[in-house]
Amino acid sequence: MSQFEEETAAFLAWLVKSGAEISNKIELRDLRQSQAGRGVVAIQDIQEDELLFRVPRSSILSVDNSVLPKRLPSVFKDLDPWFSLILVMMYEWEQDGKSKWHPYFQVLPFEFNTLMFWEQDELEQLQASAVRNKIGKEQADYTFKDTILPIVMEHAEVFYPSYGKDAHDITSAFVMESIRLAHRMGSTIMAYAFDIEPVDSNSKAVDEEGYMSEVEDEALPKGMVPLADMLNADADKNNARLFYEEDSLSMKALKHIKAGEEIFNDYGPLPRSDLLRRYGYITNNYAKYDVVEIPFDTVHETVLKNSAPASGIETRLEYLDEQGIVDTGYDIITSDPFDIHENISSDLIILIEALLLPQSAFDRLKSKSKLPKPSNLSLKGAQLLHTMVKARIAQYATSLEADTSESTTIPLTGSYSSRERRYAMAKLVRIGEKVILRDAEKALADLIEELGAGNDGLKRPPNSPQGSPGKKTKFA
Ligand SMILES: C[S@@+](CC[C@H](N)C(=O)[O-])C[C@H]1O[C@@H](n2cnc3c(N)ncnc32)[C@H](O)[C@@H]1O
Repeated sequence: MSQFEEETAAFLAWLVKSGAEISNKIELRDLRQSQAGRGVVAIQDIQEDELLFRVPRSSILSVDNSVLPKRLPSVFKDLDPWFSLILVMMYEWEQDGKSKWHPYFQVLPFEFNTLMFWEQDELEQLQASAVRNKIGKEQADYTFKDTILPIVMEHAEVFYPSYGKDAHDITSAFVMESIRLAHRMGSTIMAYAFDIEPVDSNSKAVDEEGYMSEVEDEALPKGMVPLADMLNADADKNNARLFYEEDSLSMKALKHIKAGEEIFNDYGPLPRSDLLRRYGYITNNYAKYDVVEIPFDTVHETVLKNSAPASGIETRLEYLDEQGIVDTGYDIITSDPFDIHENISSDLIILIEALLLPQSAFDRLKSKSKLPKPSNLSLKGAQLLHTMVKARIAQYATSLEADTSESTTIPLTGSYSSRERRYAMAKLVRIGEKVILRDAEKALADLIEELGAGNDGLKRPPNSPQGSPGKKTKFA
C-alpha cells in the first residue's frame, strides 16, 4: 500500500471509530491521475436520497469541539469565526499525534494551487483579469501579523508545546513559521470548510443554496467536516448535498448515481477566475459562470476623457456613492446570446446615465433621491459603455484571436501545481473574460447603430435600413 493509500485508510478507520456511518456503496479514491486529489466515487448504484455517509457533529474540526477555547477563553471572546478556526487548526496541527484530528490532518493539503501561491510570472498569465486584485496575499499577511501572531506569541507554550520553558524566546523563524501555518490553515478553510448551522434546524441543508461555505458568510461558525470535504465539484455535475441533523451531518444523494460515477458537491456558480482563486482548479463546465469586471478606475477615466461635463463629476459620484452605486468594479456576465440589460451590471448603466445627465436633470433626480432607470440606456450611454469595453479589451496583453489561435487544454500529467498547468488555466480564464468583452462590444456596437438610426435624431450610417416609424428598441 502506498503512503497515500495508507493515509486514506487510516483516515476512514478513524472516522468510523469516531462514530461515522459510511455506505459500502462509496469509496474514497485516489484521483491524482486526473489531477483531482482524492475524491468520492460510487462503487454500486445509489438511489436518490440515499445516505452516503453520516458524520457525528463531535468529529467536526471546529472551535466548539476543540479544547483551545477552553484553555484560552479570553482570546476567543471577540474573535470572528474565520480567525477562530485558523487558530484552532494551528493549535490542533501542532499537537501532532495528540490531536483528536491527527488522522484527518494527514489527508488535508500541505500545498495549494490557489492564486495566493502562484509565482509572479504565473499570475501575469491572467493579464488584466480583476481576480489579480482579489488574491489578498498582502492583506492576509497583514491581518495574520496583526491578529493571529500576537495571540500565538503570547501563548507560545500552548500553541507550540515542544518549545517548553523557552516558549517566550521568540525568534524570526518562529514568526515566519506561524505566518506560514496561518496561511496554510486559512487556505484549507477557504477550499474545505463549511458554514456550520447551529443544532436547532430540522434537517437543513448546508445553506439555502447548498454551497460550501463562502468566506463572505462571516457570521456563521465554520467547521471542517471530515469526508464531506473530500467531495470534488464540477459545476452542474453536483449529485450530493450535506444535510444538518441534530447530532450529525448527513451527505445524501440528490439523484440516482451509477456505479463508477464520481460524487460531486456544489461549490457554487463560481466564475473560473474565482474558482482558481479559492480552489486552485478550473474545468470548462464553469465557463457558463464567467464574469469580466470593468474596474471603477476604467469607468472613471473613460468618463473623464470622453464626456462633458468633467466638472461636477466628483459631486455626482458622491451622491451615487451615497445611493450605493459606486463600487470598485462592475460585472459583465456571460450568456449566449448576449443581452445588454441582462448581462451588464445595472449599477454601471445607472452610473453612466447619471454622469451623462444635464445638470438640471441630475439636480432634479437628486432632490427626489432618485436614480436613472437602468432600462433606459441612451445612445450616449451606449457609446460611453462601448468605449469603456474597448478600453478594457486593450488592458489585456494579447488579443482573443491570438489566445485562441491554438487550442488550450489543461495538462493531466505532471505535477498538480506545475507551471504548465497554471499557465493553461490562466489562459482559459483570460479567454473567458475576453469572449464576454467581445460579445459586449458587438452588442453595444449593434445597439449604437440601432439607436443612431432610430429616433435619437442622429445620422444613420449609409445603407442602414430605415427604422419603421414608432419602432422602439428595448433600450430607447
Ligand atoms: C473540498 S476539497 C475536495 C477534496 C480534494 N480533492 C482532496 O484531495 O483533498 C477541494 C479541492 O479539491 C480539488 N478539486 C475539487 N474539485 C475538483 C475538480 N473537479 N477537478 C480537480 N480538482 C478538484 C481542488 O484542489 C480543490 O481545492
